[in-house]
Amino acid sequence: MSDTPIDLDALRSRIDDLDSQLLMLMNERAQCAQQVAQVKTAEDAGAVFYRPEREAQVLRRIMALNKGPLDSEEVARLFREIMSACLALEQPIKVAYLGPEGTFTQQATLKHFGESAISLPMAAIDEVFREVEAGAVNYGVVPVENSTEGVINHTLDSFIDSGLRICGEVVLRIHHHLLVGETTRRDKVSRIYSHPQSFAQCRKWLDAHYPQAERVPVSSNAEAARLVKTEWHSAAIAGDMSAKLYGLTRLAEKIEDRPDNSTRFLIIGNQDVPMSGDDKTSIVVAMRNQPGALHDLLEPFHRHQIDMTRLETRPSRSGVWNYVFFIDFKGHHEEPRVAAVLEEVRLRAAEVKVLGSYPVGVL
Ligand SMILES: C=C(O[C@@H]1C=C(C(=O)O)C=C[C@H]1O)C(=O)O
Repeated sequence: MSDTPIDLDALRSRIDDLDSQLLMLMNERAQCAQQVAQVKTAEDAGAVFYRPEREAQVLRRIMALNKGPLDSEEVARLFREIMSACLALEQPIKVAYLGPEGTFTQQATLKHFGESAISLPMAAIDEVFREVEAGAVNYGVVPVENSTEGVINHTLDSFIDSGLRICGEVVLRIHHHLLVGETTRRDKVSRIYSHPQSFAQCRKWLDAHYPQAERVPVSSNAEAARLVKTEWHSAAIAGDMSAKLYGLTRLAEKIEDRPDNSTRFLIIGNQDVPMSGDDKTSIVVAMRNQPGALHDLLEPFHRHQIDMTRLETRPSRSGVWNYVFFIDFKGHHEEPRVAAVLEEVRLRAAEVKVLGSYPVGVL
């Protein structure tokens, strides 16, 4: 500890100075982004201003530069909002997500696009796909897999018939709370509402703490929170956004069985995203039903030492082929090594569709 007394006024005046500089710099940055938009429009009248690969690079660079005391994730979150505001100056981005309001998918949408994006809740996963296909919105956000409960089949199946591309991914830590309203009798909770996925993620906790309570599955966590508001003997399992939206409080917090419980969401759009330097590719492959088909499909990945991050099998809906495989792997389809693997897979498969190459989720 230094002997010199801390001069509060001096510190505050220093903070005021720094804020003035930050303000000036942020506006200077916004002007640069506006100029970038002008260049893009001059090159192509229908240009897309939002560039997922560039945004990922900006955030990764800032995180690598950061020396603290602010946490790197926190710094990235602040820069995420600055970029979101800069982009909105030109053209606020419109994003459809699996609603209703207050769901984890909305939280993922805000985490990925920032608060300046216009986000629109949709009632079902197909509707998110349809809105993007129709051009009513620029992008869509849908959940694709949970670390505890596995894949969301509906999302995978939607890709089979859709021409949309995957433009990004976002991973969200999922914390569930047991929420109650102002009128709830906390010692008399006999019914619990939630989405089936959330019940599954909190099964052990519920068995231990509320073995007698009736578990009522509903269409979303937000819907569960809404129902609880008017029932004195009910509680909901949902996240912070739903709690805030319906003014509920936590009777128990972080009740998910696995502390690392997280959900991965995909950003869907019409864009072919260039390389960011740390990318993933998703493909869907139909194989003929013959012995060794899966081995034939995987062998080129192994030989070219491509890091496969996910493999899912779904029954084919066309009836012509028995299986389709969804494969995620590290790398971008423009990288020679990846292009070589894709070429080999095309020779062995009945059909291959590249769903997209996109930056590995930064935040
Ligand atoms: C400024 C650009 O356009 C948009 C805004 C960005 C930003 O504010 O840094 C980054 C990527 C784009 O979404 C750009 O492409 O560089």
